[in-house]
Amino acid sequence: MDEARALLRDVWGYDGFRGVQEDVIRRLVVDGENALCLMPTGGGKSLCFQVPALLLDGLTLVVSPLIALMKDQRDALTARGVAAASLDSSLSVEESTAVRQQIREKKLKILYVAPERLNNEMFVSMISEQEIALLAVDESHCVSEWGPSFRAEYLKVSRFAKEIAAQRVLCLTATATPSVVKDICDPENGFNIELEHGVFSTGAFRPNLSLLIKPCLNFKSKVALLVPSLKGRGDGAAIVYVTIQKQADELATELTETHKLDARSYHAGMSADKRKEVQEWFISGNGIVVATIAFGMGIDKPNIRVVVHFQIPKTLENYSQEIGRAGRDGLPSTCVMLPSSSDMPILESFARANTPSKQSLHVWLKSVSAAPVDKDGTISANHYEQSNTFDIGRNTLSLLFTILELQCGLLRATTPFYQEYNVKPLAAAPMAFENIGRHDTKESRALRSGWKTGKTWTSIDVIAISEASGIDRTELVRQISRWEYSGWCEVKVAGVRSRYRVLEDLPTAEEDIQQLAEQLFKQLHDREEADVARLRSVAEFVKGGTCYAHELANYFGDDKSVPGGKCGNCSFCKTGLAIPFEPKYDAPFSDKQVRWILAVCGVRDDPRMLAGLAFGVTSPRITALGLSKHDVFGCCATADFGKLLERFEAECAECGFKNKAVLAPPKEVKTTGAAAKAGPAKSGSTAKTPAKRAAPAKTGGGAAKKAKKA
Ligand SMILES: Nc1ncnc2c1ncn2[C@@H]1O[C@H](COP(=O)(O)OP(=O)(O)OP(=O)(O)O)[C@@H](O)[C@H]1O
Repeated sequence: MDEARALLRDVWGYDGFRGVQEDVIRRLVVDGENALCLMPTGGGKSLCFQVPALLLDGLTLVVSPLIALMKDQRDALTARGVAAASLDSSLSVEESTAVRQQIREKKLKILYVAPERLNNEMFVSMISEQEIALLAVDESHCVSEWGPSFRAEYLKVSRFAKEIAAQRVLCLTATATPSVVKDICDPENGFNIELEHGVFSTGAFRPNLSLLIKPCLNFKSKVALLVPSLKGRGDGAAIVYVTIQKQADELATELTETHKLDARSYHAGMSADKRKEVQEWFISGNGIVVATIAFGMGIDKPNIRVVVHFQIPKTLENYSQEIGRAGRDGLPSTCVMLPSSSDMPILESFARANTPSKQSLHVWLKSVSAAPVDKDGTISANHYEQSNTFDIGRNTLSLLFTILELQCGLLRATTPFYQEYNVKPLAAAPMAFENIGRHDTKESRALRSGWKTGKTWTSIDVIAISEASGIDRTELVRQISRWEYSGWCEVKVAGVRSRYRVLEDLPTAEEDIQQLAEQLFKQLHDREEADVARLRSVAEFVKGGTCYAHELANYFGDDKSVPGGKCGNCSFCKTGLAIPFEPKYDAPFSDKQVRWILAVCGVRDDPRMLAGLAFGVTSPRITALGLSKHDVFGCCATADFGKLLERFEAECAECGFKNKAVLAPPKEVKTTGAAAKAGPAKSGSTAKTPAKRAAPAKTGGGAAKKAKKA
């Protein structure tokens, strides 16, 4: 530990360890045991693996979910003279070759990778030959299947730890409830961490944050409360979290133009360059960012004075993580939540969007079972295409393949590959294609005979050419790489295909497929209900009746860190008043609305899709039919989803689950024509478009509109 302290001083320039840093490092380095480190955002988790990495012989591998985060940490370490690198998709071929060389020559101390990298066979075999002194798993709560931030790829990290014989493991997280801690520490499916001696927590309470919750009726009243909070923030920055991208843009404009505040928006719909620009602007100044939850992870800014939740957050885990970005310098900071009951439907629709219908699951499974097995014993799938074909979201597809892998033992993910290669002769090598022409191997000939020349780029479908020529796909790809290395052409890849080694025959009998589909559906449905329950528990939290800081710490299993259970700083401690917050989850929907939906959409083979359409749940099929922009989308947003489902099941059964001829509606419903005839009675309203006139009143108020924009 003396060496650890010396390193802390010499490499980082810090006088002493913070919180549980020292205990965690001792556990790893002195005891040689696994550990879990629970520290709030900004608590100083990174040092818990960075210091041991320098003390231990061998390589420390860090699994981290975000490329930007990896890069920041890697750059900060190399600036301090630490041999650190990352392997991620943003590196060029030369850069990643150089990193692999450093690994083989044992020149690196710390390597950052994303969990998806662990599916890459070449990477796994290279790492298996190294001495892995420590495997650090950042954001390790993603491993818990019942946690709100679950990521399918994380489930494989613990298996990987065993396979590469990592000498010790450190899991890190800022937000884990007691049940998530149990999942992380599980000896079988988790990381085998002793609950009694291996878990280190600094407590979830941040005394410098004052949690204020003020219910609002509408957008206008939210802005009226928001503006003074932002204006009064003093010498520091602010983040305003909103649920949907469009609102981030609109609110940032309103704050700038109407209220003369220095605000910019940030969300995943913006280009990577634009996002980088906004992030750098935020870090270097004291501005306001209006953002979706895409913003904030890994931002190490000490003086964020105000964090606002313009809508109710979707989980208490999100809330805790997002408010945790305020006051990292320990100075008093304010966290304001402006909930209104109309915030709820859209969040529930997000939770419902991850479960496909049973029918979708069934046909997807059938296609996986029927997929042709390559010579090397693998099947492959383009998740993007499958998502559209089978109406299953891409995250859900990843989860389904992971269940087939980890729970059913049928498949094992292996190195993905690209289906399409695009080559362009390099300007510096004008004779490029002549060179390629002269490069006469059987692979070259096959590629030349099958490629499709375009104006600038020539596209090569390696799967089609492999099938036509009988030459192995990997040999064809190797040939393209040789052209690239010779400097003759630039290469761009597209159409990533996930690849799975078939371990056991997939079910082919109808009843076996049916049974597996039912099992998968149940699992996804249970997750959905858990997500909805979590959302409703945020609504319960909002109502208050006790100290908010205590209640939040309690949720994370820490009932001691708020002295006397009263922080003295939150809106409940200050007023002693509970909040009358009663969102509606079971508003009635009318026959007219149901008939309207059925008139607009001819789908009858999928009641869940129709219920989703009524509730405002997006899906690839709804988008493809142009329905997510239609007025029916979300017209029953405050109804009970289960009751909608029951109703549409009955409607579909009546039609024998056979689709009507009209599957896609026109973008605007005309008042003449089938849809309008079957639709609700026209009112004499002065609405501008026929579509508006045809629409019955929405039970969801503004929520459906918002959902459309999500
Ligand atoms: N012992 C220490 N002494 C002084 N500063 C420290 C110490 N440990 C960490 N820090 C600083 O605290 C800040 C937060 O640390 P770090 O980024 O590791 O937190 P984190 O827990 O990983 O946060 P996040 O959850 O946001 O990733 C950094 O600027 C770091 O350099």
